[in-house]
Amino acid sequence: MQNNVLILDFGSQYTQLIARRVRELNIFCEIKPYNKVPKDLSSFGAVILSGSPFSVRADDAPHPDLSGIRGKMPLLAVCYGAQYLAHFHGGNVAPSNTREYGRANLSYIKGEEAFFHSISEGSQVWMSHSDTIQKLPENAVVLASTNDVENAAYKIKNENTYGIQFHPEVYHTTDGKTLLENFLVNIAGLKQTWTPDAFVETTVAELKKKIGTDKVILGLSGGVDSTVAAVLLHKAIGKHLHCIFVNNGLLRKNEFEDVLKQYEGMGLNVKGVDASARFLDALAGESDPEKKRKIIGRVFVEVFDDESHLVEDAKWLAQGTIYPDVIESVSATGGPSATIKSHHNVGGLPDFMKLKVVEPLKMLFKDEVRRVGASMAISDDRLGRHPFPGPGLAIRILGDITREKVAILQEVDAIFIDGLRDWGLYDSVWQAGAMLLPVNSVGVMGDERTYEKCVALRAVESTDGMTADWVNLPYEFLQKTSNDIINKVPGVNRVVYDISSKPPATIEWE
Ligand SMILES: Nc1ncnc2c1ncn2[C@@H]1O[C@H](COP(=O)(O)OP(=O)(O)OP(=O)(O)O)[C@@H](O)[C@H]1O
Ligand SMILES: O=c1[nH]c(=O)c2[nH+]cn([C@@H]3O[C@H](COP(=O)(O)O)[C@@H](O)[C@H]3O)c2[nH]1
Ligand SMILES: NC(=O)CC[C@H](N)C(=O)O
Ligand SMILES: [Mg+2]
Repeated sequence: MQNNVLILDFGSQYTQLIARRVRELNIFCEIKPYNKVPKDLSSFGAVILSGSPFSVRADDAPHPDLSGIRGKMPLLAVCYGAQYLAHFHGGNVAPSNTREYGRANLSYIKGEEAFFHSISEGSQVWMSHSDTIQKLPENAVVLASTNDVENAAYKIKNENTYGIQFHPEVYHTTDGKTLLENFLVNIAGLKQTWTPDAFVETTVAELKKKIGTDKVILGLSGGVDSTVAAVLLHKAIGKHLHCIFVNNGLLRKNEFEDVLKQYEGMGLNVKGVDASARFLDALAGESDPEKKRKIIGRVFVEVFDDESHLVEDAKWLAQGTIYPDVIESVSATGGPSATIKSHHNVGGLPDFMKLKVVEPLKMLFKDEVRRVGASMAISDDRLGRHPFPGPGLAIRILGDITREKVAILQEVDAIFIDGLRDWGLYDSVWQAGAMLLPVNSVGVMGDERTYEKCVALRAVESTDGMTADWVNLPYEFLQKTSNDIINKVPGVNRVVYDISSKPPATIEWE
């Protein structure tokens, strides 16, 4: 297949956005770090170079060998990429007199260029750079300028190599998508065939071939990713798929029963395993967030292992891993990035588990998972569900976990989430939940002194959970919810609302 685009990452904060824009054009693409260019490029029909926090003039900046790519296949170099091609091929890159961030308009476009087809002078573009290309590389012609940036776009003569100083991938570059389409479709000749339907068709065929008549165990959580993964696998191998939904004792109120019931109509082979005592006993007395996460991860693996022994010929463990979990990005500091939280399902399987791993969604972003789900007729209700973390309420109860604390938080969470639904707010929030804080405070109820727990409500908007902002929920809603919680949940006498963005705070409190 030549219909794939290679995006080389130089560490720009927008690299994932480039990938999303390309995929919105129904063209598949993959991100690779600049220092891991695949040896075999035969599946790629075009290459895009990303921007970078580095200056090309710095000694420690990324300087990869592009001789196997440049001039041999269509190449689009964005920002740092464009500067990189200029710097090493007879051009000149220097610090600009004024730093150029934000809005600019194209003041000149060279006529009759396929690259700027149906884009007119005046079109708004977004800049984010402090270096500028003073002199173009050899054999280059300028294709576009802005008032401040003469060399805003260029082409190398007799090559399908293009450089642009602005960012076509960001929303504020009005014709950015048209520009990418011009490059990928009109110039590189790629086909726009990568649709959710096509993804389902090819993935099901691949899964059939890979798995054959083996049996597969899949951890099903009621969440979007594992549900879509299950339906895909079910299409491929039918009854050979064994789904396990684990009650880890840390689910929401009635979630174990409700989710099992919801799956009944879907034709999947789902087994509910109540391992709550096993998880809660293993967690007893532990209050360190990372240790809690590790314990939960370990017990999940043990439960899956036990279950796999009950299924004859089980050879595979399926997981709902998605693309953001596996993208290797270039870190601006060069070092390994810090571990903020250990996700319960990342890090591979222990040696004692003999199962091979199959991850049918590992090349998709979350919104693409939802679209694939919709193309398989999974209901909007399921696909619109807020994400819920595998370690569940354990990472929303600060400090040690007891059954009593879980029961309190389940009640609080149910009032909050049901309230969001009743008020028609659920779908405008990306994720919401309640945290049980390890503090008691003084209150007065019916003339009596109370000394009880405090809960924090959190509701965020986001696209992928990587960054998030708190939602401005109506005061009337917060007022009613707070009242309901304090009146209906014994042991809680205070409710606060979390108004922190991510970063610096994270979505979950642990
Ligand atoms: N209670 C559970 N029982 C079985 N497997 C689980 C459970 N909770 C999580 N998992 C597994 O861990 C994976 C990761 O969980 P994660 O919450 O990221 O995804 P999800 O639950 O499928 O989707 P969502 O992000 O929408 O909640 C799931 O895809 C699933 O395979
Ligand atoms: O399946 C999961 N296993 C985990 O261990 C885990 N930790 C956080 N999350 C979810 O990831 C998103 C980002 O969370 P944070 O801002 O708290 O890191 C949010 O959507 C969190 O709910 C997890 N999901
Ligand atoms: N966004 C970018 O790629 C910036 C490139 C380079 N760091 C500059 O400031 O000019
Ligand atoms: Mg989940």
